[in-house]
Amino acid sequence: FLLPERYFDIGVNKIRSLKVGELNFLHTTDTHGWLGSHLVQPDFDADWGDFISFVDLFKKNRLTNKQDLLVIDTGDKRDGNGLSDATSPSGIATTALFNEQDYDLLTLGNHELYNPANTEVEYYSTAMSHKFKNKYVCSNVDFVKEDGTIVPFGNKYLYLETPKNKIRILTLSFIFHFQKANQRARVTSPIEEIMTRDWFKEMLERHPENELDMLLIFGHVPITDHENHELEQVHEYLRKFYPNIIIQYFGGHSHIRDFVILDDKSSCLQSGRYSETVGFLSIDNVKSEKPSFFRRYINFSKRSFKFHSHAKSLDTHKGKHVSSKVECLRKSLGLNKVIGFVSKTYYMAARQIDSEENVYHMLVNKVLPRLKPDIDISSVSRFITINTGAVRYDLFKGPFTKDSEYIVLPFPNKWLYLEVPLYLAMQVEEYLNHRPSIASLGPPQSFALSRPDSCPLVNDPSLSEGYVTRDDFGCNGDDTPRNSQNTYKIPSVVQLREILPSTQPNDNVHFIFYSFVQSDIIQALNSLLIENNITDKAYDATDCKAYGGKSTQELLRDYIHESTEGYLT
Ligand SMILES: Nc1ccn([C@@H]2O[C@H](COP(=O)(O)O)[C@@H](O)[C@H]2O)c(=O)n1
Ligand SMILES: [Zn+2]
Ligand SMILES: [Zn+2]
Repeated sequence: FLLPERYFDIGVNKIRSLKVGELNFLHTTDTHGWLGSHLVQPDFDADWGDFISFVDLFKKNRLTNKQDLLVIDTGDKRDGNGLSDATSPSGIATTALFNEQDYDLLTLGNHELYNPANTEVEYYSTAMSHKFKNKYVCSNVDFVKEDGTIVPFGNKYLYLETPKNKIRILTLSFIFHFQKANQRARVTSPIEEIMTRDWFKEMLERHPENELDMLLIFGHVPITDHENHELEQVHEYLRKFYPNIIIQYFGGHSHIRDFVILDDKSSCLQSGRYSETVGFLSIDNVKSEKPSFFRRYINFSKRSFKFHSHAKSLDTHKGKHVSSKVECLRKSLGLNKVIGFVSKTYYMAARQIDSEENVYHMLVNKVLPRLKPDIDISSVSRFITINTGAVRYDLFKGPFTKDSEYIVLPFPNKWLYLEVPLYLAMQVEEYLNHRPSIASLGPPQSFALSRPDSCPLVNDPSLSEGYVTRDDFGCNGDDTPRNSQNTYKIPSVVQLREILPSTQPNDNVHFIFYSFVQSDIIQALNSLLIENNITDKAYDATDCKAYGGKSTQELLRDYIHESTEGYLT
């Protein structure tokens, strides 16, 4: 008699337990400013103070004197929550709170590199800080100082020995080949960095394989990426120099829970997003020919934290102190201020794109029509195109607060427009969504195509609904079992079309888009010109003009406020 997989090792608490090993890791990634918990999602109700308590209690209650633990983060610490984004520069207050966690290893993500102010904060307040300067690793990014001097963004690599088992570890850290970094940072592709730079050759000489027990590669790179394969390239190259020892990876950026086995002595863990997950990995028999790996995705909830740390209460002195600081910050930024009420939940992926409960459907039909530019548009047809990645979270039923604005639409993207003939404008949406689909336009999870072999359907009235993770070890990785939820493919862009009846195919229309996607729009238009046999015309950045008008974040605020005005008084 075979029990369904979902029941294996679930105790009465309906939480799957952890197998603590010789070497253990707790991993966060893509926290995006979510230090104050998910107020309307009980599955993720722990805040940053609770997480700090959890790690301290885990060390105290779960580890013997033969078990080591390393705590790791892999970047993207702003853009997605009011706590980080309602300050100027963004992340200035959350950086100090985030850094209260005693990480052993940490690095940056692309959201630390979009603008100069964020990059300076990351470099001076974290990479160079007293607490982390010997724990911050970033192998393929350099920092450009105010006087133009170029220096490594933290350590290119680090060697460490675990305190209890004296495991000799060499660590490197990479961000994917990010090409939109501001002028204060230089990013090289991971494989180019290690194949061409002298520091890597010196490192190989200083740390030969026979003097190491394992390599630890952590960074802001998706561990599953069917398009760019950056991590696989790095792995193939590293194995040339380190063929016999463990190479363990921790990834990020694509916002999913994921675990990949690369070979007998190499696995990769990725731990979700938005303080929904703490990834756990343990390795036994580290120094042997047959190491074993165990992974678990811990819900960022008080219930899971208490369960796995074997603690009755999460109230450590430091944890409580950080929780109260987070709460003070929330109050001082006015994030609880109610702007309106949302009558039903609008989903990104759990409803079809044309559903009345789909957030993109609502934005295209109710919010984008409200865009009023600084120019006169009374007699011109227009197309407004937004990249679906600009939306970061489902919009939940209930009070709509200042915080909700940042949670759903955090980016202050400006509107640009091009004048293009109607017949060409009509082809862009289809082009961007299908030929070829551009991962950076869609939400982060588009990097990892969903696995074709999905998990068995779960329908248990006592469980809440949510995403069930499938990875290389199967469907039992989530510590908290969930009921299956449908997920639908999200296109790269969605579009509002306002075409006046008098507009002819060759008449110019206003083609409006975010500054963030300018290069993708130009590339699409120029490819379409060639497909349409027009060879004497090409668009470039000088053709793009400022459209003006409110951001989508402001337009959504106005829409929700106006549609619920009566309820607020
Ligand atoms: N100004 C911006 C910046 C980013 N995006 C979207 O976010 C994606 C990257 O997010 P990660 O958390 O995965 O790093 C990017 O690919 C865009 O889809 C945006 O829309 N506007
Ligand atoms: Zn991210
Ligand atoms: Zn990222």
